[in-house]
Amino acid sequence: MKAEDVQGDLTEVLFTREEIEAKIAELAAAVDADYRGRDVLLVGVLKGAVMVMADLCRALKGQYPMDWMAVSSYGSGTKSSGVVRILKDLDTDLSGRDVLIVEDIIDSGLTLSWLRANLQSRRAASVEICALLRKPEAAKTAIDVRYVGWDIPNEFVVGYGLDYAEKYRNLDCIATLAPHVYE
Ligand SMILES: O=P(O)(O)OC[C@H]1O[C@H](OP(=O)(O)OP(=O)(O)O)[C@H](O)[C@@H]1O
Ligand SMILES: Nc1nc2[nH]cnc2c(=O)[nH]1
Repeated sequence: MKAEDVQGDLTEVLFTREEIEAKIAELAAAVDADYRGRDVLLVGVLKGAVMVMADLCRALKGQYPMDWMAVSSYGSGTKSSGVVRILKDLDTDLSGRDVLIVEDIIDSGLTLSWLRANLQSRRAASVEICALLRKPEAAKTAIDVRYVGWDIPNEFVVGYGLDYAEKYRNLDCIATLAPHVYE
């Protein structure tokens, strides 16, 4: 789906499909430079990170096994509840493994700070984070993020995996959602 297919619902396209592709290539090059040749497990966070994971892992040059977790703190709205629930756990034993969490967005930071602590408690050798988007003004907790695509303003965004009430995930760009859609 393209922006013109849902034009009235969007305020502004922040990043086009081409800009996202270029940014993913940059992130993949940085990850490869740090990790290539090591046995690193990519952990994708469902559902939002599906597009980032799909494109990032294909842009990487090394072998990177992957696994998935589903966690949720947002319910169906635009505000984090702060309570993180595991909806689907990993199949992989993390003890002694280097782990790279792949995420679409860091907003309050509550999901990732909880998730990193959770994975570290499974005795992973290291747990780093790669997130395509981050909202510095929305941070409720400080997180050390190794790879970030873009810092964005504190507005609700959709597309490229990011949803509002399960809609817009299949939009090929990233855009701000018009307030009339969710107010
Ligand atoms: O930094 P935070 O404020 O915690 O927000 C970030 C989280 O919110 C989104 O997931 P969501 O709970 O909406 O689930 P989804 O990935 O299935 O869309 C996103 O994918 C992150 O996991
Ligand atoms: N779709 C979407 N999900 C989020 N989860 C946390 N922040 C956001 C956001 O801006 N958009």
